[in-house]
Amino acid sequence: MTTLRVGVLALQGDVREHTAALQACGVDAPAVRTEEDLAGVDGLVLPGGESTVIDRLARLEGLSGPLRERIAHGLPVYGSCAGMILLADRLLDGHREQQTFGGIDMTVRRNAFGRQVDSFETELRLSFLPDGAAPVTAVFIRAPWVEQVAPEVELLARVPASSVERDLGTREAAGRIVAVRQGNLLATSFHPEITGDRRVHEHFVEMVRDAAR
Ligand SMILES: NC(=O)CC[C@H](N)C(=O)O
Repeated sequence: MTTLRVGVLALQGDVREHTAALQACGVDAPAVRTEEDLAGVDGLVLPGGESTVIDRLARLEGLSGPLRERIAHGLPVYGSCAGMILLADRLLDGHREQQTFGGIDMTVRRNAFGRQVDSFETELRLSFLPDGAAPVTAVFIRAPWVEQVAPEVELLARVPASSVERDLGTREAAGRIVAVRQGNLLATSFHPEITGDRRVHEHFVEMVRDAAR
């Protein structure tokens, strides 16, 4: 059996953390910077960072078009935070000329939690984890939230109201959607790559494995 190749888009952002998380899941995790790199992977992670910068560099490198095409042909992609923004078909509070790769039929609000707090963490239940599994510690850093989704989009997690009172001090964030899946595309507002909990990456690697069968 050949080892799966799950690349990390390595233009800007926390590439190293995602690479380490993927390697811990037992896959090859090559850096993807060019169209040629992209052609060699079975799946791709879009890291957290700054979505405006990643968008601009991807367009400069001529990667945006080929990436959109592979997404349309079913490439499994996981985006965390800035990566979630890049997977959104529609963006609110984007920078003037900002574009996304798209693929998930959703509207994402950039820096949505930013008015209340720049970053926070909370315990989240993710619907793909087995019943009774421990919650995931979700770290949000100038994070987006999902404001609207098409019926095809599966909701995987919302911000629990209890954590809002405790950690955020505002009710505006309660119930906000922060993890979704549509087909082979997975997105989270938070950063599982920095907690040492591999369950989100393991789930994505399983998605890549299923798609490669
Ligand atoms: N931690 C992050 O990835 C932050 C995302 C950032 N606010 C953006 O707009 O891209």
